[in-house]
Amino acid sequence: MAAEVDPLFFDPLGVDPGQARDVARWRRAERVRLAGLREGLGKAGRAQVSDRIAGHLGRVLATRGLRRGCVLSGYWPIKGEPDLRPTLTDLHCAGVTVALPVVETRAAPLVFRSWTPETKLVRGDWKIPVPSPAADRLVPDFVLAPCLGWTDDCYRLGWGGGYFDRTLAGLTPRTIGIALSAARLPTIFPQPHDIPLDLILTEDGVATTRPHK
Ligand SMILES: Nc1nc2c(c(=O)[nH]1)N(C=O)[C@@H](CNc1ccc(C(=O)N[C@@H](CCC(=O)O)C(=O)O)cc1)CN2
Ligand SMILES: Nc1ncnc2c1ncn2[C@@H]1O[C@H](COP(=O)(O)OP(=O)(O)OP(=O)(O)O)[C@@H](O)[C@H]1O
Repeated sequence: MAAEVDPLFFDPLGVDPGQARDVARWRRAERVRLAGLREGLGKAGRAQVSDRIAGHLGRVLATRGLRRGCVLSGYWPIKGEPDLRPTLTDLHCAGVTVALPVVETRAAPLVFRSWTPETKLVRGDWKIPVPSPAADRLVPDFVLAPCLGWTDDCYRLGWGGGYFDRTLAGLTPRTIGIALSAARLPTIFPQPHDIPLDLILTEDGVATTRPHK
């Protein structure tokens, strides 16, 4: 829609359009900087970060009520995001129903589809590997959201599609942001559409949380 035609478009909803435009521009620059920061770690550095996050994740999920039969959405890593695929396999083997997010309609909420280690993935929007439309559609109880940047009040800076915000406007799973410790930002200049996550997990452990809903 309008946001797709012009990435700087922002429905004011009482927000000063000039200010919203400045925020969008600032976020674009921060995305480039933060992606560069992650790139700079190199393959080995990123693998170490992934392992450390994976090391914390099981305990964090268990503490927050994840059990057999729950539906958890992970993500298929792109562009240097922490790779938690081994954890997704472990969770599947432990009886958790694992899903992956899919952009089935641009500028709409994400759809979640079932994933197992046997699932053949197809190339989705932005070339992200996703389960095919034949895979079961699920409603997640837990969502892992990869973050380019994060704040102490649990806001997330993502790739700029607004997909998680649109999705979380209609669903209320427990949400765990997955991020590099060094990607902490003083603020993302929250806009009316931004929805904070429940918790941010980095290679150093739980960085910050919001009170339970
Ligand atoms: N691994 C992974 N999977 C994921 C996400 C993610 O962040 N990581 N997503 C998390 O949401 C969703 C996909 N997110 C997307 C975010 C942006 C664009 C995109 O087209 N970006 C445009 C710029 C958009 C803009 O600035 O308005 C581009 O870069 O050309 C596509 C998909 C679902 N799957
Ligand atoms: N609930 C919503 N309804 C309509 N538009 C939305 C909604 N949430 C976000 N958007 C639009 O999406 C665009 C990008 O939002 P934002 O900068 O927060 O992306 P992001 O959270 O970094 O991206 P992503 O979640 O895809 O990684 C904004 O222009 C915003 O207007």
